[in-house]
Amino acid sequence: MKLAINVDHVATVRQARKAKYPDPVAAAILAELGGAQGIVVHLREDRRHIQDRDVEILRQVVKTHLNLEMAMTEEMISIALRIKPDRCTLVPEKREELTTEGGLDVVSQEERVRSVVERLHGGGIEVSLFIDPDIAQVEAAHRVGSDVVELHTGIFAEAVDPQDKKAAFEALEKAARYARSLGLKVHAGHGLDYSNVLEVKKIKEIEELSIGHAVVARAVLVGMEQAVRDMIRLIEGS
Ligand SMILES: CC(=O)[C@@H](O)[C@H](O)COP(=O)(O)O
Ligand SMILES: NCC(=O)COP(=O)(O)O
Repeated sequence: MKLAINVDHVATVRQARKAKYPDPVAAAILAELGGAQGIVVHLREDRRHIQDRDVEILRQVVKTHLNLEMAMTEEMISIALRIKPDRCTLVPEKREELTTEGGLDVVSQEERVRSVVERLHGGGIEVSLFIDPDIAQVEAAHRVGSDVVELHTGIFAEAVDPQDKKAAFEALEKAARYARSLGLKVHAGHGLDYSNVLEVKKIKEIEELSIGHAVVARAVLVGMEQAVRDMIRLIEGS
């Protein structure tokens, strides 16, 4: 199972002060050095974290593969066709949400999704659809010609009640198996952390996980000691 790292929230820290650091590009390079097999960014319409400049530079420096998550807007399609990430993941987007709240509803807008998939394919870009683990959505993703489905693990990750957790896990398993049987590549992500990933990794059909927030949050802490030592060295040095 491959791991792709989403560096959105490195940019969240930068944008909190509209500063130049920390740079998600530097984080992506370090993530690759740490073994990440892909880099993910979500260029949101409101540009709350990742900026256009980040995607442009990432395109040049990422050595593994660059996955651009985006809404199906004309603006985003033209950015994708110009920058040409290795993969575009189409996601639903709401301005007021804290993070993505659910999968893309492919069933209700099949024609539109098909046309966006075709345009991105025309630019030589692999396409992934971020969908709920739902059989009807998997079928629709297959019908519109997607290469990959990324199964939304958020419901599973957030479930507290053991019965809900079990049901959410079974839905992921079933959707993953079905998608694989249709010839789709199966990825998964959202809300995965250092604990719940141990369950998700049991689903053998999943080829790649996208994890962001938990890894960036941990990096802030495990990297803190070194950051303070570096500052002390500067203060104490002559
Ligand atoms: C599609 C998905 O599950 C996430 O990558 C999400 O799009 C991340 O968005 P934020 O980083 O803004 O929470
Ligand atoms: N597509 C999921 C992703 O890129 C990362 O989601 P999260 O780990 O930040 O919740």
